[in-house]
Amino acid sequence: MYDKIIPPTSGTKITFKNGEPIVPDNPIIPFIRGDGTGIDIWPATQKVLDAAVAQAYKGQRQISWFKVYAGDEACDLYGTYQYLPQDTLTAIKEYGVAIKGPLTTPVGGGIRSLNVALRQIFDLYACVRPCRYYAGTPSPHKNPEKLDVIVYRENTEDIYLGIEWKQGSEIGDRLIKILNEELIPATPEHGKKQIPLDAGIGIKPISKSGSQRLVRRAIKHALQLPKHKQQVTLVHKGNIMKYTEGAFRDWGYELATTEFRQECVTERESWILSNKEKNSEISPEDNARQIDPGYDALTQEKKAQIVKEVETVLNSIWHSHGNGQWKDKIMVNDRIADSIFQQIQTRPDEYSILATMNLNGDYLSDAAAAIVGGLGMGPGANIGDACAVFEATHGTAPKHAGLDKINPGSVILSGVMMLEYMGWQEAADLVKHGLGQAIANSQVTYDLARLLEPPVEPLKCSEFAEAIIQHFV
Ligand SMILES: NC(=O)C1=CN([C@@H]2O[C@H](COP(=O)(O)OP(=O)(O)OC[C@H]3O[C@@H](n4cnc5c(N)ncnc54)[C@H](OP(=O)(O)O)[C@@H]3O)[C@@H](O)[C@H]2O)C=CC1
Ligand SMILES: O=C(O)CCC(=O)C(=O)O
Ligand SMILES: [Mg+2]
Repeated sequence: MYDKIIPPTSGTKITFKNGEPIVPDNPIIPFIRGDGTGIDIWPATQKVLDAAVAQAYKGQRQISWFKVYAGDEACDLYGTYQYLPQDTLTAIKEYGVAIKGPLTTPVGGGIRSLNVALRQIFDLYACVRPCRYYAGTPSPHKNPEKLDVIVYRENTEDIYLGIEWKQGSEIGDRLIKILNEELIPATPEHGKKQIPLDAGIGIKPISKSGSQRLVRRAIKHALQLPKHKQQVTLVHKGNIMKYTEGAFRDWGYELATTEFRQECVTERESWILSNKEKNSEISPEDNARQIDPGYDALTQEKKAQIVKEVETVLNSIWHSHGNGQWKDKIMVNDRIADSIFQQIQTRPDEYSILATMNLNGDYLSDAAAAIVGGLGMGPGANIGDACAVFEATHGTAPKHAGLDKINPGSVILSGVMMLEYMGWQEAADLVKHGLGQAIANSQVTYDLARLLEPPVEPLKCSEFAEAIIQHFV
């Protein structure tokens, strides 16, 4: 079955039923060490996770790690350009749950991202990146503890599908010609627009099915959160990209108000309902005027549309959502992407789950991690219906590689997400507690040490892992 790797002799595999993992007490879990700082981070992570499982379950449970290869390490073992060997894909498919360090992607040319490839190959459509604050972590923000968000990033499509043509390539030039001469002129709304002849071209597909399965997972997650965090914000740039990002928003609302009708209320619905609650005699026109500030300047047609929206909401959900019942539902709202970048800084406590497309989610997860302490504190998971691969938000940080210096916190916390996904909550809690205590005691790596006031002597990557373990109890 495998060419160059051998699975552990003890342990069994995790299986899946209805998208949920069924986890034995001794699961085999493949891991990819990763390029660059992976060499420092992975051993630290493995040590912490093993110690937590040992302490939590006293030998009743343990992970059998299965080393698999990707990136530079894979080329060393399998040969030139063998960045993602079949052995690795077979192992992840077979064992279902894996964890990885970061992998290098060259800019401009060369191989396409191995990280993205893994997400696409295993259809890991939800990239889940929680950003929460651990007390004592230095932050550029005055109240970083107010940020507690989970980025839910669509992980398989958008421009990350990687369908693009280089400037001057034969197919790229043909495509531009067809677009300029046939398809754009045939679309009246595009007027006389033309694509520059010296352009590179990329394709941005956003599908209804892809958008809705991501939003579905985000809403199901919101249902598990404490009441005050039960909110899903659809983040998009739909004012500019109407049929891709705008459609994502519309499909998200459609899903929330059909599949989750009893559980969800949209922000606009909540305004309509609360206007009626404040004044039971309010006319649909006045209600429309209050939810749309520019109402009086609108065309008759647009006004009629909003009045109809008000009437439809009141007729269809007043009985189930009115009289304040909507306050117990999941709030689904939307924000334009550029705005949400300032909102998470100025009004962080107003947000919970941020569901968005691939590129927005990539940017947003680094930005949110910065608020709670930087990329050393940004865990993540790539989740599908029959597989999950856990990995940090950050990359290989090559300048720090091999120095036993980098913060392993993000991969360790990705391991915590993995333990929680497996239902091993006791072990996950030990790690979170240990990490929180280490930070609270200013036992931190260089990235956090330099921001503390006064600065403290940094721990090495491996020493930070030790400190976490010492703080388990
Ligand atoms: N999922 C993945 O595997 C990902 C891979 N990549 C790839 O990684 C490579 C390098 O990307 P780059 O843009 O430099 O981004 P990186 O995230 O690798 O690093 C950028 C900077 O972020 C800080 N940082 C990163 N990781 C940590 C950590 N664990 N602890 C503390 N600080 C950290 C460091 O800042 P400072 O030096 O200021 O301390 C580092 O120089 C690229 O090839 C990229 O494609 C990128 C993102 C994700
Ligand atoms: O794959 C890469 O090299 C970068 C991916 C990335 O930045 C991310 O997934 O956050
Ligand atoms: Mg990124």
